[in-house]
Amino acid sequence: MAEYLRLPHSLALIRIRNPPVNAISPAVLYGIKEGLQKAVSDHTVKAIVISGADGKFCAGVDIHVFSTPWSSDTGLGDLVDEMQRNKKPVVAAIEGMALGGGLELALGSHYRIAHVQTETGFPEVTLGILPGARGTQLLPRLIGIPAALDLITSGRCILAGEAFKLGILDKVVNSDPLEKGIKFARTILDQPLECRRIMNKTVPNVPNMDAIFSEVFAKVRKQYPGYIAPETCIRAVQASVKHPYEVGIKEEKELAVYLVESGQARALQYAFFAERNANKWSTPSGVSWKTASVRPISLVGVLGKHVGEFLDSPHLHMVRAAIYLVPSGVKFCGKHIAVLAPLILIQVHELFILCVRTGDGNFFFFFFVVLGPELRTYTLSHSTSSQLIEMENILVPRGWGEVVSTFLTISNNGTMNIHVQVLCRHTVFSSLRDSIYVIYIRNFRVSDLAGLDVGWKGRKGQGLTGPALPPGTPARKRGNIRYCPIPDILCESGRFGQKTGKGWYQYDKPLGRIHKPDPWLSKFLSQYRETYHIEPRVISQDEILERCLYALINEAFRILGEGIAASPEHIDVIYLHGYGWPRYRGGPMFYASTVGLSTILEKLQKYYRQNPDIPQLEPSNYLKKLAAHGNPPLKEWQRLAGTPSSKL
Ligand SMILES: CC/C=C\C=C\CC(=O)SCCNC(=O)CCNC(=O)[C@H](O)C(C)(C)COP(=O)(O)OP(=O)(O)OC[C@H]1O[C@@H](n2cnc3c(N)ncnc32)[C@H](O)[C@@H]1OP(=O)(O)O
Repeated sequence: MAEYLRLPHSLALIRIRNPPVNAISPAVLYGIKEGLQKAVSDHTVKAIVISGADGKFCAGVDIHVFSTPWSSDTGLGDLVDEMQRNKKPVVAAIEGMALGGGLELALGSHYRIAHVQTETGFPEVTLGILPGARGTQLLPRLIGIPAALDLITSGRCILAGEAFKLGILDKVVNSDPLEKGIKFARTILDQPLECRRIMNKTVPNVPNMDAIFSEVFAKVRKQYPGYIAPETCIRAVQASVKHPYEVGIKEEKELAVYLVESGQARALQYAFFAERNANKWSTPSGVSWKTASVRPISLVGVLGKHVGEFLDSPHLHMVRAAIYLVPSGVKFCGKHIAVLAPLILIQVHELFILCVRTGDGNFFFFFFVVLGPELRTYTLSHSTSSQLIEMENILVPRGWGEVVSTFLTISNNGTMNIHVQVLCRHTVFSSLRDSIYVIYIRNFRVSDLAGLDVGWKGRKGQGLTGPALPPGTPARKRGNIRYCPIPDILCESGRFGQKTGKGWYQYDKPLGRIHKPDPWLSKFLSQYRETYHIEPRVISQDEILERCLYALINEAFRILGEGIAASPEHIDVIYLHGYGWPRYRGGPMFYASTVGLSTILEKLQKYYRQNPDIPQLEPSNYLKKLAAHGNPPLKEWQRLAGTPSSKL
């Protein structure tokens, strides 16, 4: 899937063709190699131009192949070297994108000419891998260590202008880069190539090299805790400084194989496709983003503590200018609501509820809009392209709580006692081995921020607490079901969360943001245990993990089984984007597939036997059906367990 064309003026063209993004599959790699050989053996060819069909140079190695044995040795690195060593000049004519392996192909070329709108970069780190086809050895030689480290560890993609300034590109053009590349190739037929071979260059020296590496290690550990790829990328770049090229590429390969085979790479690549899958939602009646029409926003309402400041800020203008795509046929005040997955709450600054009314009178509610450093990324963009809202959109049915809050309420109800234990054992918590726990702790922060009285009001309304509760109801039971009255007691003590300066945590002042564990809570819990004759026990980390997570996963299976969520990927995307589920673990559904469905089923059965009054621990029928098939791949779940009638 790479075409070879003999052009006039002693030129040959190799054109990559693999829609939609000209990704490098084994067939593409073979095609480029074959084209190169033809050009080399044809003595009438004096220079070679390489480009991509349909306005896209190449989006890198086909991510699908990372789950196949081919990924450990794609041969792309050898091809890149072969291109560099080629005696005939190779000119890369780049349009659209040159990403990952695509950029490596460009670096293997002797000259790089790109259209001004081209995006280049090494996004591998976001997929849990590294630019393993010479990228970590060539880029530092070309642009120096600091800039190479920045691009490789961040995965940031840059426009041609910036790439030119950094020295990645030789020329940026406004018109057809293939035409320009061909024209240019005719001018360099007899030029010496030695100085154009990046592999022959030494990495530009800087006096404080060790300090640069130490700083970047510290930066990525802080910025991406738990992720193995960023640090491994740095090690690979370090090899370009420590070793000659031939040794450096061997180290790069070893590190690349280590990452490709890691569970984190599998999870991150799963997340890549899950997001694209979730974006393709459609209702049984055929409504989807494809049927979307543009409707102008007529009104924006913002609820939140510092709305005054917000209204004065230039961002409001941005919101006003936004135009939102609404799939025609979706009734936002009727059967459906579009839930824009609540946003990552890692560094919570403020929560706002943003309500937008479109010209035809429909409303959208943005569950939480987090303002602060994330503002630019997560609020409305005034672009008029189809990428109007930089968020993940998941369609869920309208009802009492959408998927996210249903999950949390249910999984919290089932495990509230255990969560509270975790909260009180902060020192233990911080040493826990898996950052998945963090999402549970974050729940307490989020509840404090949103106000504990909100849930309290809801429970009073449902007659679970307050004046409507029948006299004589045991404090820790509602019917046959275990009830945790702790959140109610907190509210009865005036602890409504951040706004009152006290909730699950204590804060520096009412409305203050600095939180710390409150000894009051530990004391209260000892009294609580005494009052209800609860024998204190040490809960193992495994039990904490299993009871917290498996209850949540169980609920996810129930939601799938009832047709409330369209697919396991939809659920995972909500968790990745809404609750800061560590991306390198793929989401609760993916995590379940890695643990094994029968293991989860067995554990739930065990905990349910021990706690028959916690219905959330009772394995869902959907999980049971699937576990009967062993541990089928996630892609097969819906086929095997049967597709329930959709509630969407
Ligand atoms: C041992 C290791 C050796 C070598 C290592 C090499 C590493 C690599 O090259 S890894 C790949 C690096 N490349 C990337 O990470 C690029 C990923 N893709 C993107 O960032 C975007 O898709 C995009 C190319 C910028 C295009 O974005 P957009 O226009 O918004 O469209 P999308 O919906 O995202 O994508 C369209 C369509 O293309 C599929 N796709 C994109 N990239 C790849 C890819 N590299 N491999 C396979 N498929 C790819 C994407 O899934 C979409 O298809 P769907 O069918 O809709 O899923």
